[in-house]
Amino acid sequence: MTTPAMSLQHLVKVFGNTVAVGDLSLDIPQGSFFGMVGPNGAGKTTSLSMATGLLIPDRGTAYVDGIDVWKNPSDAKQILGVMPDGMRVFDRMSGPDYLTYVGMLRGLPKDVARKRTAELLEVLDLTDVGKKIIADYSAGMAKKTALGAALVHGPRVVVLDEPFESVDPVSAGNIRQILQAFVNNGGTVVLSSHVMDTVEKLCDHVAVINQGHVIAAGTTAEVAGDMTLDERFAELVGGRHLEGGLSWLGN
Ligand SMILES: Nc1ncnc2c1ncn2[C@@H]1O[C@H](COP(=O)(O)OP(=O)(O)OP(=O)(O)O)[C@@H](O)[C@H]1O
Repeated sequence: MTTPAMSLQHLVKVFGNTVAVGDLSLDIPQGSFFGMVGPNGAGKTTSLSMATGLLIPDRGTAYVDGIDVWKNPSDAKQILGVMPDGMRVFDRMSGPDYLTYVGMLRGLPKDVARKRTAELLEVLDLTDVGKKIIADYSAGMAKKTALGAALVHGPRVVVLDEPFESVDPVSAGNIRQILQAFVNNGGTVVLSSHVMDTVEKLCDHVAVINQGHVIAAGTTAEVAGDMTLDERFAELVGGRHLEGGLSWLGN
């Protein structure tokens, strides 16, 4: 059997009294376009943070291409491109400087990092940002910059937390195309999203997370079965509460 692009084994994270992730195991096949879906607070961000070296697990292990993320973080980070939820650092830099800087941090020569930055800004429709610092970008511009930073060093596995949130439809289309091309070239994409329609159209594999556990995983067709993914998701996690409620709304 080929080594999974990413393997999460018995991950656990507890915050105070909250078990954010409880014994979560998941294999993500090489070359897959993998969607992680789950209701708010299900543990997606916490799992992906532990999987990518951003948050220390209380227990369990994460492997990327067979490399232990926590034992060999620098090797794992060469393979991984990560777009975390929210822009956490370096927002006093301009987007172009930031992308070049991240490329160099990941070992690219300056001229290569600059060339890739220019190409990424072009496809992400960010060529006219000038010297404006990232802190002054719109949410969508910052998200696209973060995506560029995840891709600039040419990773084999890209992990994206909510890549389409706050992004305009044209940019979302560009991002989808970039990610699809990446997968067509043999890369693996792991993304979390609340937009079931997007996940169903884009992802060939999906995992449904609820209360810190994987409750269904497989190909998107297997998980959805004879329903739409949205219907299957509602069946698995419940949570449609409107019947008879909020009758005052709009009256
Ligand atoms: N730093 C933290 N401190 C305390 N509790 C946290 C922290 N991070 C996450 N949690 C809790 O862990 C649980 C899982 O949160 P997480 O952000 O992983 O969920 P999620 O599936 O990504 O949710 P969403 O879809 O709303 O982004 C939630 O109950 C959340 O309140």
